[in-house]
Amino acid sequence: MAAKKISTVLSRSFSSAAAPPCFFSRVRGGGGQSRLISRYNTTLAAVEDPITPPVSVKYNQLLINGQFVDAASGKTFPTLDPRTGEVIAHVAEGDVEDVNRAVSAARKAFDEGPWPRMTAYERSRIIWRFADLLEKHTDEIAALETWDNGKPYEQSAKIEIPMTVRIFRYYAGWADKIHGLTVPADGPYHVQTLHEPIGVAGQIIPWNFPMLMFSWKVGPALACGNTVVIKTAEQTPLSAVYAAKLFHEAGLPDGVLNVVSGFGPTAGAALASHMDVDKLAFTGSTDTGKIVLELASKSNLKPVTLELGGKSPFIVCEDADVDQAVELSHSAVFFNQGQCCCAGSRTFVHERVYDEFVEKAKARANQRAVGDPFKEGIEQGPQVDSDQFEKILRIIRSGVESGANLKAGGDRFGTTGYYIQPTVFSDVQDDMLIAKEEIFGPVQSIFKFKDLDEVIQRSNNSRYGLAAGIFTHNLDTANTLSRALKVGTVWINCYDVFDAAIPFGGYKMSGNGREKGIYSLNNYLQVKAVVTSLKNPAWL
Ligand SMILES: NC(=O)c1ccc[n+]([C@@H]2O[C@H](COP(=O)([O-])OP(=O)(O)OC[C@H]3O[C@@H](n4cnc5c(N)ncnc54)[C@H](O)[C@@H]3O)[C@@H](O)[C@H]2O)c1
Repeated sequence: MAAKKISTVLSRSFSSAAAPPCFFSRVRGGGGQSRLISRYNTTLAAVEDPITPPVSVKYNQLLINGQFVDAASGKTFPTLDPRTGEVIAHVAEGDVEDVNRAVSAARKAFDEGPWPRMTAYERSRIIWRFADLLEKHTDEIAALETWDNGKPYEQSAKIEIPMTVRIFRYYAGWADKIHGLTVPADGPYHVQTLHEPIGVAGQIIPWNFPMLMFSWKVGPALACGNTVVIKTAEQTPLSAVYAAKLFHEAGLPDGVLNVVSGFGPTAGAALASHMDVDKLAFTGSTDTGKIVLELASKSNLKPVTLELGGKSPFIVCEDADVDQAVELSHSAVFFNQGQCCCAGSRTFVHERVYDEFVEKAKARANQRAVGDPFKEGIEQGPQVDSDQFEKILRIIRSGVESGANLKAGGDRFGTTGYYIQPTVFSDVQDDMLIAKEEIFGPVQSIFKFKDLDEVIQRSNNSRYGLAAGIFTHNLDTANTLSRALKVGTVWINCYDVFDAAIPFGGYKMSGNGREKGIYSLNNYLQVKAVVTSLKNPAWL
């Protein structure tokens, strides 16, 4: 298939300096929606003529003990371009033996190597130098991310890579501020707590935000003095290995960070069940979360943090400015092709504004700029792979069959690759599959509600509890809802605010533990109590 040069399409380069600090830090002003619509309404770009990505694949091997190596089996697997389904590159396919090699390198680097023995300030400086290098290489990494995943290049380059840099700088700042306490105890004892690294951290990440997930996992683990083996998602192996190479250029000792690409049931399961992995952190589906938890408990009882699925409510109250609510709820569900664990995928709208909201949500979805993610101004690229594409179309069909009102979209977009039309259903009932299943796609489901007690009960009626959005200017309503909702994050008049300092994680089957912020340090530290007997102490 003929590919256009990106330079003919991208009229300006995207500098990380211009990046906003979060996905969506505040509600757009009243004119925001019409500005966006007029900017994008020439699009629905052709997707049959893909743009050549402005990058080539340099690294396609495993990174173990500071060296690029092939898989022990010699096997590779193809990573595919979601715009076309064509092969981008063949990547080393790590499995049990490679995980064993990587864990033993990480073990040695922890037990004998310099990393936990360096001063915390030295560790901090290496992480900081890496963040500088990452920032310098924003364009290449953003292009790899878009090529492998399908997300808009502007989103990769202006939001996600800058956020990744920010996460590493945040944890570089923590490295030399981690310390225990002096604890008063009954009796003649000096009691202190030591906050020690756990050891070898095993980490398994998904494909929806490959670099951000890399930063949420690797940043706190290294800041605390642990060593790491990270398994990337088989759909998106390219960016993490590039970043890990930069980490070594920044001075990271060999064996401290090992990257294994490969599949879940082989490489992922080997990591989760490894006897020499001291801690496991996982992000992905709830079903796989259950598997890795079981593997961890059946092996060495390693502690596990889980960041899993969601079906998050976005609640539009009766006092809402409808234009603003439409815009924010649209971005809450459609951002990243809808492939967000915290997507606001259940839009609850008060009956007083419901009809107007539905018509405007439909219009906004019809205006969404879908097309080649390397094209400027594109809001939505293809879904990550054929499995996700087929699954989403299947769930959309079930929505139609179960009697929800299809207001927009409902089918694939174009004839090539894994693009899906922005889809909106109204009149959705709580017992429909589209209301319960995590769709992980560009599908908005709109529900009508009458009063707060009802919307609280319906919002909480889910096995998930990851996040919620509330749209109101009534302080009492916001306070009532934010305390009643059983979720790990509540965004009030904003959505998807992912500052490095804000903890993120789920209630119920959305997981356990928190990532980002100070809370993530606890995942990677052991607390040791040291009790020393005192002879003739001057005071107790
Ligand atoms: N919470 C999130 O951020 C998130 C991210 C991606 C996918 N999902 C959800 O998961 C669904 C399926 O996506 P998926 O198949 O890529 O997710 P997944 O849970 O299968 O994959 C996530 C990671 O787990 C690994 N994995 C898979 N099986 C494993 C096993 N048996 N042992 C150890 N590791 C294993 C994968 O290789 C990948 O690295 C999506 O439709 C979506 O609902 C959620």
